[in-house]
Amino acid sequence: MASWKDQQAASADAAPPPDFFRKLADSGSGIFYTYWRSRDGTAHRFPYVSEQVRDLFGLDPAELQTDGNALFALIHPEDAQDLGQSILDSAQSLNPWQCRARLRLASGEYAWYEGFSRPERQSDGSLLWYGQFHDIQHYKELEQELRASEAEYSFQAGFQNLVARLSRNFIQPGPKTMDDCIDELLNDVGEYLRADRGYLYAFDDDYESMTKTHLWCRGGIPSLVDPDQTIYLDEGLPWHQKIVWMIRNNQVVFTGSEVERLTREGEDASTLASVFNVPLSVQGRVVGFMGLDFYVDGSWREDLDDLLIILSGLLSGVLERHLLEERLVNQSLKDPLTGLYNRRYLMPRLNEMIQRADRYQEDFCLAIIDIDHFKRINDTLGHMAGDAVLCQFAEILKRETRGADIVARYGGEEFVVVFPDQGSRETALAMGRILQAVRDGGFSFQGKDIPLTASAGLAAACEKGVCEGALDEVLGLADTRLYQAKQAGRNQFVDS
Ligand SMILES: Nc1nc2c(ncn2[C@@H]2O[C@H](COP(=O)(O)OP(=O)(O)OP(=O)(O)O)[C@@H](O)[C@H]2O)c(=O)[nH]1
Repeated sequence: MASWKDQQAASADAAPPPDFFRKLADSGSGIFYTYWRSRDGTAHRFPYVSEQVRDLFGLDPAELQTDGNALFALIHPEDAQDLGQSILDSAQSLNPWQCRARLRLASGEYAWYEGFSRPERQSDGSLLWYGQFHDIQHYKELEQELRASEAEYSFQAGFQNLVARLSRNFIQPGPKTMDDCIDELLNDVGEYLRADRGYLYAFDDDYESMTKTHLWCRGGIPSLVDPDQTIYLDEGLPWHQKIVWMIRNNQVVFTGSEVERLTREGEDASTLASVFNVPLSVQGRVVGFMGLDFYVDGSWREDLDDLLIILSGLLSGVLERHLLEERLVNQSLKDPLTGLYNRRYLMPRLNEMIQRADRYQEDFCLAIIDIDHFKRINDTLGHMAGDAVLCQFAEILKRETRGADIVARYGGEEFVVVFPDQGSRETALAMGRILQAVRDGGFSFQGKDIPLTASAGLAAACEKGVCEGALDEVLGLADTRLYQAKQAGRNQFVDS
């Protein structure tokens, strides 16, 4: 007689009871189904679908047996077309069907599902698919996280590359000027951070005004319109208040659309969504700021503040070095009393110009100007008065000459003005104006008026022909004429 144990084993090996597969299908996590579609595709239903559709989607399997629409109505609108197409493809090719789509759960939320089934053509031409679909939301979330972290990694790596490239640019600018490098920085940073506009403003020493020095705009975005490029910081305006706060705290300022609309010169406030202002400081003092404008709200990254601090550190360092270099150059090439160029700057420039005159026939004129009876001022009013007069005289020379002219202090009370691309006639006119300005100069020291005149000798580079030692000859000629002007009674100039 068979033992109880043998009986158990025998019953387990026996053929499964009739509802075995139904029970199996209804207890798994996936949803098993058969899907029928009429030959002409106008009718469809689920002859069998496991019980889970009731809890998961709030659908009655019995209803789906007569009409499949209720299940199709749960497909996310963005996925419906692809899913429909995949069924048609499978129907035509009789290849297995596979698709991913979002389905609306009974809770109202959507979750990702993946389905897989095999089609079978029926004798009447209709089709029957056997398959299952299951929840892949978890994998989708992992996939999204992975994609996001890959995107983040590539953004960070790109940002590091950008900073490295910009730093290299500033360290080895090649033929580019500092301004070119800053323009490039605004363009690259604006593009990278998807800003619409980037700009730099520099403050005056008293923080009363700020001047726009550089501007980049994405295509189609209008420029910032500041009359004369300079804005006076009137604390009444919301944007200005923010700038003042930035100066005081040396921190990034963010202005979003949630605050009162920016009142900014030339700006259509309704289009601007957010603005970041990043202070630039040299030796601990805020000297200006970099601004980034975004036209679409929230189109910036959450950590933009931190990224901008890195860029401001880069720019601040560059500006600091540039100012230091400029100061060193000024110290070695400029006269400390008057701020004019000194001989060390003037002579090589004149040599270059003589060579260009030789090669390209670019003529130029120069004048040596000497204050008349300057010694008397020192002797009667003291050396300090003499210094003050020299400074006021230098101001007149700068004011009465063009930006392209070179104004230098040649010696004690002797000055040289070089007029590039200018003939003798225009130079004589210019010198007439300068000497008149000296006469009208209103020189004074400690409230005492000091009447002043000056004499000058003019010479043109082409007068002596351009040969070896021509510069000495041109200067010698101007000096001789200066002497002649002095001899003729001073307060005049002598030219060719
Ligand atoms: N205060 C002051 N005086 C200077 C400076 N450099 C040169 N001098 C003086 O400038 C005076 C030049 O005098 P002179 O060369 O005799 O010529 P002048 O008195 O201008 O007479 P003329 O040129 O003949 O009209 C000298 O007394 C110098 O000491 C300076 O930097 N400051």
